[in-house]
Amino acid sequence: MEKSYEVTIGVLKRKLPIIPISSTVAIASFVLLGDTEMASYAAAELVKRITEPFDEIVTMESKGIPLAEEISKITHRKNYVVLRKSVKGYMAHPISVPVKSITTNESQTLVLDGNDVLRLTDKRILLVDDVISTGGSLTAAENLMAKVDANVVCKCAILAEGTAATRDDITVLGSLPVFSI
Ligand SMILES: O=P(O)(O)OC[C@H]1O[C@H](OP(=O)(O)OP(=O)(O)O)[C@H](O)[C@@H]1O
Ligand SMILES: Nc1ncnc2[nH]cnc12
Repeated sequence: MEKSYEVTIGVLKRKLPIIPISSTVAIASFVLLGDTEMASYAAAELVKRITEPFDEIVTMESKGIPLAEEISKITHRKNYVVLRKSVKGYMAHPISVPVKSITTNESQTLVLDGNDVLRLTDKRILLVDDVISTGGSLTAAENLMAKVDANVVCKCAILAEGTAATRDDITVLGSLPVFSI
């Protein structure tokens, strides 16, 4: 098997290392953290494609954060909400749901700080992540939004991976294969 995979996202190209994540499956590892150029370019391209009006931006720890930050700046928002992967002592009445992504063997938790609930209830939500693969992370975020009566109007990511590439309910800029070992 090749050791890397070149992905094209608009005018940008990235050479991604192919990393086994189980005995049978490998992914082309796309790490947005630290890639300022990609985060700002992808945010601008996604904003052009998002037609639904939204009130609040919500993302998931951790690799969705730089993208949400850029989308927030471009759309002149003062803030956005980050769903965390653990309960922190500074949270008030945290609300948790289970989450499992393609990169993680065990189930984790996705947590909404109770301090953020009032900002989300009855609002139109844009959900932001870097990659959507099995959809486990996105579904967990949607479950959290449902728990606080927030209305998800748009779901976006830079890349759809594997079977997510055929989804018609997400806005993305490109796709990634999943590799069989
Ligand atoms: O559609 P899924 O199968 O859920 O995969 C997508 C998720 O996987 C990655 O997060 P990861 O769990 O690796 O956590 P990280 O962002 O903290 O590295 C990515 O940032 C998405 O949130
Ligand atoms: N290809 C990928 N690279 C990094 N994180 C991911 N999460 C899901 N797919 C991923």
